[in-house]
Amino acid sequence: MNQVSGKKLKVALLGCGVVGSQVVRLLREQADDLAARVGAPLELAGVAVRRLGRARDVDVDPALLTTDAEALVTRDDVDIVVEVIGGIEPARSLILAAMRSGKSVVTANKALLAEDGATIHAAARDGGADLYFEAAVAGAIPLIRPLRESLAGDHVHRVLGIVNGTTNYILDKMDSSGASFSDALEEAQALGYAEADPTADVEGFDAAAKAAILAGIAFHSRVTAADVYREGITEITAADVASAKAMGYVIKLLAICARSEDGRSFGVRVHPAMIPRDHPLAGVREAYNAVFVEAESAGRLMFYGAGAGGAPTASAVLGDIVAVARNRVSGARGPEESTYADLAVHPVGETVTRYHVSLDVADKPGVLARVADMFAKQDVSIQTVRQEGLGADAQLVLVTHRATDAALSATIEGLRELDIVRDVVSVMRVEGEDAS
Ligand SMILES: NC(=O)c1ccc[n+]([C@@H]2O[C@H](COP(=O)([O-])OP(=O)(O)OC[C@H]3O[C@@H](n4cnc5c(N)ncnc54)[C@H](O)[C@@H]3O)[C@@H](O)[C@H]2O)c1
Ligand SMILES: N[C@@H](CCO)C(=O)O
Ligand code: NA
Repeated sequence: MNQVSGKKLKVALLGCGVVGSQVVRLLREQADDLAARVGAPLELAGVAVRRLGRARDVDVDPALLTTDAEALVTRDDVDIVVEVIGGIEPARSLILAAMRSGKSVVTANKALLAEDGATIHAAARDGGADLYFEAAVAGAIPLIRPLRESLAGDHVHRVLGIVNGTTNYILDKMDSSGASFSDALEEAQALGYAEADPTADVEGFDAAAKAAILAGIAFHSRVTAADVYREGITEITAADVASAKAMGYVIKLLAICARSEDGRSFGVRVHPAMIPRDHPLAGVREAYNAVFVEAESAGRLMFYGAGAGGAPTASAVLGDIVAVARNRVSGARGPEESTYADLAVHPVGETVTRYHVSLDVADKPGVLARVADMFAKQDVSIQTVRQEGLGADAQLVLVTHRATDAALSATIEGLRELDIVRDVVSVMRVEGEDAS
């Protein structure tokens, strides 16, 4: 039996929305187990909310509610501050105030960490405070702690995966039912996956923030959201999905953090990509997330599970609360930010991958040769070509071997200038085959 002999540790919760309300529930329902695991009881010291009288998903003792988050985070009796408000301000100021007063901080805030992680990590170091953020990337899936701790002795080459549940749900619907992007988005909104303003998800901002956080940890370098090349899924049509299907691919929004071949830099990108239907990521359906980590000694690891939702995300938050609480009981500290490698982020033009290119062309002799010539001029090698349709409706669909983004872009520019190419219908990266 563990001893619950330590003095009570007090937790201040900032925000009582989808995630916060589940944190309150779990702290209450699992109080005895948590106390045994930590070695000291955890007690809610207060819950900062925007409005006091609102109906919530969980019953909270009204005496704990406050609209003065600033006073709560600096209260002498508070040991741990949990930030689940989201956004940049006031979350940043509240976290900084908490750290300056020596509190340990747990946050789920990917937007803040990706925009200004440097300030938050520096404050943690200066304040001698713990900063844990497992819930910020891929919700319930343990990914931050494995990267920061379990893989701290290895050399990570690549992190690749699906880190946004809403867009995976939309793309999965488009693939399974042939739905248009807007119909699939409406369904995602009706089910509560996508928010009323779905921009952060569908334009890839949410995934880009997560990619920045993952790359920073994996490559021991500082990465912000601005370093991430980003494309969303709003331009993907039912025809793109059907064309991918016809060639044995499925379209997924991927986050890819990869070292360059010489290991001196790395790229971070978020964009839709085609992957073979027998690739493990192709089987990630609905709003699930899955991430591969490829490391020198460990080889290929796969992390899979619920990347969003109140209870799954609160599970990650609770795990962090237990970790920082244990540290306080034992007088230990969690890992600090690690940016010693200071590698550069290379521009997307240096990315090497394969491409699926769909062209609307005149169906007449010599067209294929002229198109192939344009690829050859930029040293982009073609792997497969097929023609869809005939006459005025003819489309040429090409898949390339590995080439740089810069060479592919130059090829596309050249193709647009050919009189026989009526339209470049779509260009999409192909991942998950060979070493791509
Ligand atoms: N919902 C998810 O599935 C999920 C998954 C992973 C990470 N996250 C992250 O968790 C955080 C919270 O997300 P959520 O889905 O619970 O959002 P939410 O909008 O449901 O909850 C945020 C709550 O904070 C409150 N709030 C806003 N300003 C406040 C202030 N100044 N003081 C006190 N409370 C204030 C809001 O009224 C709201 O109730 C975000 O950073 C989000 O990115 C959410
Ligand atoms: N909106 C995110 C959940 C929070 O990270 C998603 O759809 O995955
Ligand atoms: Na996580």
